[in-house]
Amino acid sequence: MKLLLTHIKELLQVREHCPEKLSGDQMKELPTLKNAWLYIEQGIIKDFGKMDKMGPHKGFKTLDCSGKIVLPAWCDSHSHIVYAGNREQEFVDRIKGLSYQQIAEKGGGIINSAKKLQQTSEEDLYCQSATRLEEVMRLGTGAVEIKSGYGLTVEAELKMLRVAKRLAKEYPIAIKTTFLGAHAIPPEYKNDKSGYLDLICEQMLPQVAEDELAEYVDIFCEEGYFSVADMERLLDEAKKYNLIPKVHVNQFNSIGGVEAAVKHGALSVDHLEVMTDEDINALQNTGTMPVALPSCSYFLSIPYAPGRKMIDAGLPLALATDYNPGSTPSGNMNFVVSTACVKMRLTPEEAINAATVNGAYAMGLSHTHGSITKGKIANLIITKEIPSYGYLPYAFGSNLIDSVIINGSEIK
Ligand SMILES: N=CN[C@@H](CCC(=O)O)C(=O)O
Ligand SMILES: [Zn+2]
Repeated sequence: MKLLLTHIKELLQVREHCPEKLSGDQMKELPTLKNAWLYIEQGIIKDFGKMDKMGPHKGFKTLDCSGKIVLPAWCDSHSHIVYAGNREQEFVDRIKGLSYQQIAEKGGGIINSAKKLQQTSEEDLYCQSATRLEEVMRLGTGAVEIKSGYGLTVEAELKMLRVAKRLAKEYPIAIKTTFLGAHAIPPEYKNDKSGYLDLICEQMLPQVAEDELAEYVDIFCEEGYFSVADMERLLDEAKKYNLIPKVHVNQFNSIGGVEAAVKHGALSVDHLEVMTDEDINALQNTGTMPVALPSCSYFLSIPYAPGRKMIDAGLPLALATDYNPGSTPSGNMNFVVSTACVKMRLTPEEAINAATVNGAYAMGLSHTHGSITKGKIANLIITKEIPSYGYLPYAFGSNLIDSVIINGSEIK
């Protein structure tokens, strides 16, 4: 299949050689080509250039992109798309005054989702999750990481990961899977957290590895959930199976999780709503990508990760959705990009870099995704006719996407 996009008003994130990640001042630069063409063959970006230098392309399917902006599809490096049912009652409880933590203490929260998921058949779970995946693809996401963590039993955790793997097989979008058995302490282990960690380390991890269900390992390192010591134990064990850490840290409290994650070679540390100067320092000159989840802050009315401060300190930053039934029932990366500008004071250039190049890095997809580079997968967003790329985060409530191309084909 050969596809030629012509008369593109502006082609964004054009990089001959794309750095694997962008840090500090590098994030200010968003390289673009105006009045451009782009040629796709067999799902790969083959070539691109300015319209005045376009050679003959006879016999190609052509899409006229006059007035439209084209950019790499979003890379959403943190999601919990595989879940069962919803938690709108907890949303109402929060409106009435209960906090996210108080709801969790009453047996709601993650435990509530785990109960639902355990009672849901694998087929039903697949169908519910597929609907969400199709939705986010239409919203411009071309690569997504999916976590387990709503199973909390050996069987239910494996079921979640099998569903994520099946999604990866059935859909053209790139999917990376993460084992998050240490998401919450199940009620059966209420007074025996170390017993639950034994179960994770002795039964879940070996099975996840044997069935090749995940590449990454995650833990919710937070007061009331898992401590830094728990995290160190899990990550040490996971290393034996070559699972790379991508961890939930600093959502409500800074308890030393960032430094410990960096020490264990984490690919990313995610949430970061509460960051001390020590946490920021711990990330300097490391391979660990800080990932902010602004729609979680929006939905829970909690602080936003100090993205401006982190970038000004020279760090890289990625943006992701955190799509899940409790803290972020939205997988809309367009909203994430806009909210990062509005609430975290990222410029449009920084936010787009964070949601493409750096998002790809945070799920190990730097070489294939996140930029308009020859040889990368042709995952693209074609916008409606808009005045400039700054209009994308500006007009935050409008659907500005005309079409989405994944692996070189337009998705419906
Ligand atoms: N904070 C931990 N885990 C999820 C939310 C889980 C839930 O409330 O269901 C998150 O990343 O926000
Ligand atoms: Zn999460």
